[in-house]
Amino acid sequence: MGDDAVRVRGLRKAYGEHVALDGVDLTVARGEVLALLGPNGAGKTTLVEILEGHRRADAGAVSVLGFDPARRERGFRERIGVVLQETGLDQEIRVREALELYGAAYPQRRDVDEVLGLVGLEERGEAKARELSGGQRRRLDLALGIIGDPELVFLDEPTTGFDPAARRQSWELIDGLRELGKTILLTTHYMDEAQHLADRVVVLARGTVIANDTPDKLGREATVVSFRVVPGITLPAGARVERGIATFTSSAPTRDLAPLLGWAAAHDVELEGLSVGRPTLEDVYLELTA
Ligand SMILES: Nc1ncnc2c1ncn2[C@@H]1O[C@H](COP(=O)(O)OP(=O)(O)OP(=O)(O)O)[C@@H](O)[C@H]1O
Repeated sequence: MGDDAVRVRGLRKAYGEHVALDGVDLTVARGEVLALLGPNGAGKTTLVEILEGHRRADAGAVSVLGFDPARRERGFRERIGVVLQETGLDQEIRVREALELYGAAYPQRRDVDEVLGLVGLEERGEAKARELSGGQRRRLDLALGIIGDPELVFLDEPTTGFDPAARRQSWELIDGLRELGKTILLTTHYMDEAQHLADRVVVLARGTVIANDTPDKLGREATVVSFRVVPGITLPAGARVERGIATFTSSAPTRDLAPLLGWAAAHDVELEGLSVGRPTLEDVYLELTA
């Protein structure tokens, strides 16, 4: 256990016949920011709800901050923060009041003004929840999730529905939480978000972990080659063609490019738009979950 905030082994959960989690192993070190990715229905919500203590696993070992979350002990609930996409907050409550109210449940709460500053709502303390813009509302949700000074914060799709500027602001906020030493487990559908925020990315598909690595290493194994297709060229096996652009991933790009370049030179053809580069996290993700 020691330095691990989360430790899960052999986790299984079925809804009737449907197996949602099929032997998941997961470790999150203290202070780590982990992004959980996966297509719709992969089991992300089920996994996170088990870690939060909102759902029971059928089998497997789960330890979160040294607790079994299923027991929902007070000492456990006081040390985690959950930021959901929607909180059922009273629309008439004022921002400061909401933070005082939520904070009262925690022995170690942070100072309300400090938290307002942290989420950039220092000017909105006296506003009612219903008077906030969508982005401000999400910042209030984040503030409510951290008012109890939790060690581990769960963030559910923290920037879904945000405009680009609001997303950047949220990223800064989350970076701020990292600097406070918090362990963060976030679910997201945005690859650039995982790339920007996470120390490590875990990809879940059909209830199992299919990748678990740093964002950089996930893309390091392969090279992506693409160019505009010309008549007569023989594409390597596995190449995809979309709107006239051929793309393939290669673990031996020199070997795979040689025949293409040789052919192009012999026929005096320029391969338009030729690019050879590292795959984006999105390329890797699409390939993994295909
Ligand atoms: N309460 C439930 N009863 C029955 N089936 C469920 C229940 N909750 C989830 N499922 C099923 O379990 C699977 C995993 O669902 P889960 O919500 O954990 O996936 P997810 O990765 O969070 O998906 P999304 O990205 O769409 O939120 C899905 O096939 C879903 O239909």
